[in-house]
Amino acid sequence: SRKEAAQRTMKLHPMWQQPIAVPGGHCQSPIDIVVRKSVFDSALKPLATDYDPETCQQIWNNGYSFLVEYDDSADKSTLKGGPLQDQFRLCQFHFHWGESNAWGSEHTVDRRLFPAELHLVHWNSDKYSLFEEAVSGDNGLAVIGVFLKVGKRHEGLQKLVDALPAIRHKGSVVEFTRFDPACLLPSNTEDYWTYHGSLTTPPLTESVTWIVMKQHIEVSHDQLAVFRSLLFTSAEEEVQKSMVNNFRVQQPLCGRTVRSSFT
Ligand SMILES: CCCSc1c(F)c(F)c(S(=O)(=O)NC)c(F)c1F
Ligand SMILES: [Zn+2]
Repeated sequence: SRKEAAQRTMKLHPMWQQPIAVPGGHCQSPIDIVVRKSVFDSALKPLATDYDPETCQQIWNNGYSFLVEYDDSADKSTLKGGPLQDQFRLCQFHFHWGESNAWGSEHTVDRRLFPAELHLVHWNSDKYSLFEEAVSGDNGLAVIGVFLKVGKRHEGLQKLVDALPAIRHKGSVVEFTRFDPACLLPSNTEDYWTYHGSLTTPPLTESVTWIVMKQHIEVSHDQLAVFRSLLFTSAEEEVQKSMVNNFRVQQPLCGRTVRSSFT
């Protein structure tokens, strides 16, 4: 019921330390993807990403995660295809991770947890003129989720890992250029699940077409350890808190259908 949904969302979450009142949303994220309940849709196309590394601008610690931000003032780094009818512009990507390799992802597949999850955030530039408008608009955002597994070192990720010590504290930002986010996508961009959901951090708006890739990418234990060396807190705060477990608790499906692009 709406009351139960509101109560579920009102409980304290380690990451936000205060109750978050969300209008009893019925399309909240993240969720557990139950593979046998997903519905194959043959109309779902492969993802068509066209990212320009020259639009990469900066990397910063926003106190929830670290964001790599792109210049989205023109259609230079775009996402089309997949479940999408419109063209979407890449505005940033970030990650969610745990304090241990046993958990950290926001979505799960048949309850399987991954140590981390990458989110590439895009907004609908056919319908809106600014990210800020699209965040709370209908069909406003498209987020690609990619699971991370601990294994071999990810060569493309290392440039980003090397920049993290410079943004240890909340609010710090450094220039970060010429990074091609396509290197973080799995080789198979045909197989994914898609459903209608929300941001997993405030404002939790239900404007997101989620595209969760079936194939994960591999990063090394040491690369993930550098993620955990970041801090939730700013340099001025007395008590420093490690930036770990920055994922939201899973939300009820409320009758939504998760579609798959593969059988
Ligand atoms: C107004 C939000 C600032 S940008 C942002 C973000 F920082 C973030 F963390 C997530 S998320 O919900 O955590 N992951 C999909 C988003 F969706 C975002 F759009
Ligand atoms: Zn995210």
